[in-house]
Amino acid sequence: MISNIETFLVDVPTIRPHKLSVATMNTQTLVLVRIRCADGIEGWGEATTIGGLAYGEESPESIKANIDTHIAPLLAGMDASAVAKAMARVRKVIQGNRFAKCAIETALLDAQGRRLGVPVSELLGGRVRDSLPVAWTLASGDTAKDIAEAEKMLELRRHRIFKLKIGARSVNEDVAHVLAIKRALGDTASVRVDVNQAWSELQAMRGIAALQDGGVDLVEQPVRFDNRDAMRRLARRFDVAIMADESLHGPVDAYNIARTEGADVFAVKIAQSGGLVPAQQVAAVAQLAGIGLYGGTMLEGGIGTAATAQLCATFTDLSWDTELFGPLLLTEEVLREPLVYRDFMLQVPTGPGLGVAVDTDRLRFMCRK
Ligand SMILES: O=C(O)C[C@H]1C=CC(=O)O1
Ligand SMILES: [Mn+2]
Repeated sequence: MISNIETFLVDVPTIRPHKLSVATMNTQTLVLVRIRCADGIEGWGEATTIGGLAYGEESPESIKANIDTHIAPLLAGMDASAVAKAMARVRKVIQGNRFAKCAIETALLDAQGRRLGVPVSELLGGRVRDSLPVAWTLASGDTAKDIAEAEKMLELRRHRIFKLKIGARSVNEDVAHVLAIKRALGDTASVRVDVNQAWSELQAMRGIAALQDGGVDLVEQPVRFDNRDAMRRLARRFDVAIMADESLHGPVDAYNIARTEGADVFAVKIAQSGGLVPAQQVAAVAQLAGIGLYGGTMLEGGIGTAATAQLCATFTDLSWDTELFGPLLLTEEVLREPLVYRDFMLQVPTGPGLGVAVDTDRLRFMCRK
């Protein structure tokens, strides 16, 4: 039985300013959820977003309030081991709030995995891989600093895929910045860009043409999330891969984008999808339509990152890798043992549930009072 649901906000400084077209992050606010069950088992979930309300329509504070006020009372007393039944109730009664739903589903699956002694990947059909290639985002805002950071990551054998955040400056400045980095790194690295919706279709046509010529491998969400026609025209016009991120809010969007050939690659995000199970449906649509898969992040800490890793481990085809580096961007760890990054890969935890243990003493000290 579900006996108690608690939410925590944890403000963690980033290792350096992280500059996106929609926000500059100096801290990240982790939104963590603990579900306690009557059999003594507990599960953890995460609903972290980016930049308050700058990125999505749920803020850390709204997620906490909506779980505490509306979702927790709905689930109290329900059978904790009937995860699908509990989530069906939440999805029927609660509109929107995909991040909140994701944290709840993650915590229930974590608890159920612990109860059955299996990793969450096995509850999702079973893993086909134990490690995942991980991209790093270069977003210091400075070309020379980004090159030095990329070279350090290559030397450490931590990352050889780099995603550059652009869209805040002019198209010409952004293109010059990206191509300088691509030239410096050469063929040792895959260079990709994320525009975070900043371009008009005309700007995108100009920008993408130059980036494609310069050897960039992928362009993420060049135009607004709701300009699906522009995404389709760009995907058709260019050979370079066009990836949908903000325009993908779960399985129905996945279906509609696939049906209209609106992207070459999907950034699969558990929070944006509304949970691990809907994210798996997003991936299934992609695979059926021949769309490539990429394991995306909302720059979560260890819990959300482990959850996405458990899901991505079930993908037979993960041709565009992952960006599950969230914990590495943060100055504080919430796990007792941090996730393991080695040889350009994140090791998918093998223990029951998410396979991670939360450091509750540290959390009590760190969380917003
Ligand atoms: O993809 C996004 O839009 C959000 C996020 C993921 C990596 C990163 O640096 O920012
Ligand atoms: Mn993105």
